[in-house]
Formats: sequence, C-alpha cells, structure tokens
Amino acid sequence: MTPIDVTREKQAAAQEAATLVSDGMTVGLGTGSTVAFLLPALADLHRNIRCIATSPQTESIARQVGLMVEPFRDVISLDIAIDGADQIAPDGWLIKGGGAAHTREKLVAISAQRFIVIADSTKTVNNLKGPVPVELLAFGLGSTLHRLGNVTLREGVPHSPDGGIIGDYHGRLDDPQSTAAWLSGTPGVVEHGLFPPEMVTTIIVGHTNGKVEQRIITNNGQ
Ligand SMILES: O=C(CO)[C@H](O)[C@H](O)COP(=O)(O)O
Repeated sequence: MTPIDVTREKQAAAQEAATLVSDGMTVGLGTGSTVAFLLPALADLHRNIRCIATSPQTESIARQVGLMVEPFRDVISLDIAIDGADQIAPDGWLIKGGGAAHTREKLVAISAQRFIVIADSTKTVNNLKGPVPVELLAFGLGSTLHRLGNVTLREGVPHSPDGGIIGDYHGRLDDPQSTAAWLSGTPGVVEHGLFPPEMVTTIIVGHTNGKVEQRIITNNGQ
C-alpha cells in the first residue's frame, strides 16, 4: 500500500478550495499547516479578493504572499471561509483548535455564506475523540476549571491572540451536540472547538494520489 503523503494531501485540498473563490469575494482564512498551502494558491489565482485572517500567523503569511488582509471589525458577512480541522466525523461534526485559533475560526466560519473545510485523509475519523480545545477567560479561571472538571491547560500555546487561556477538555464526547451545548453554557468558556455540521458547507479531503474528495454537508440555506 502507498504510504500516506500528508503534505501532498493538504496541498491538493487547499488547491481545490482556492478554485472555489472568485475575484471580488471577501474570504475568511483559517489557521494551520493546511491553510498555509491555501494562501499562495489564493494569491496565484486571485488578484482582487479581500481577506480576514483568523490568527497573526495566517495574517503574516497572507500579507507575505500578497493577499489583502483587513481587520474583522466592520465586515458583517463573508462570501466564503476556508479552514482546516483536527478531526472530521462522518456526519460533519468537527474538532478544531489544535492551533488555538478556534474562537476566531468559529466567528469567521459562522459569518461566511459558505464554510469550506480542507484536510488530509488522516483527519477523517469514525468517531470524534477528545480532547476538545477550549478558550477560557483568565478572570475566574480557577473556578471555571473546577466546574469543567477535566481540563488540561496548554503549555505550548497558552494564550489565544485575544488573551484567552487555551486548554483541552477531556470529558465525554459520545454526544457532541450535548457536550457542545454544555461547554457553550458554562460561564468562563469563551469558545470551544466543536463545530456542528450546520456550520459546514463542504469538506474537501486530499488524497496521496493528488485527487480530492468533496462532501457537501449543508447548503447553508442557499
Ligand atoms: O483548528 C485549527 C487551528 O486552530 C486548525 O485548522 C487545525 O488544527 C488543523 O491544522 P492543520 O491544518 O495544521 O492540520
């Protein structure tokens, strides 16, 4: 069997996603190594797009390759957002936030008409497995951690770009909907990395032979 070439898979998915963008669009840019392949592909194909970046890393690379990046402040709606994922379940639930950017990534995804997920084939799983990344408010951190129970704080990337404390929740995940609702309803949790299928338009998975597989998850009301 051919060994998996994750780099080629990421590249293939990113390249395909870049073709879904048209000149004149406002484009949300996710964060991570798959998105890093998307940025030059977008810059090669499109001269006239406006971009919103979900992290300082993405913003810096996007500017280096010549993309026009603006702050996400007065923009209300994006035409499209493209981002990676850590795990993709068959029903379209995602875990994101391996790169600690899930709060901004969720805001950008929910604001986009279409949210496209790009990934290598190792990201597809039969069942989501924890942990789930969480961003927590520094104020009251000890109390929030006590109520959540099973959270480890990150050492590598301890803060989000917005100053939140990044951790990983290791609790139950057999019903992502109820875990997501519980995390969202816990005061002190700024955001968690469970993304529901309703947020996802299309998943593009790259394969080692350079081909991609596209799965439509929801038409987002279009
Ligand atoms: O959610 C994310 C960052 O917060 C990334 O999209 C996710 O971690 C996937 O990263 P990569 O493309 O490097 O595999």
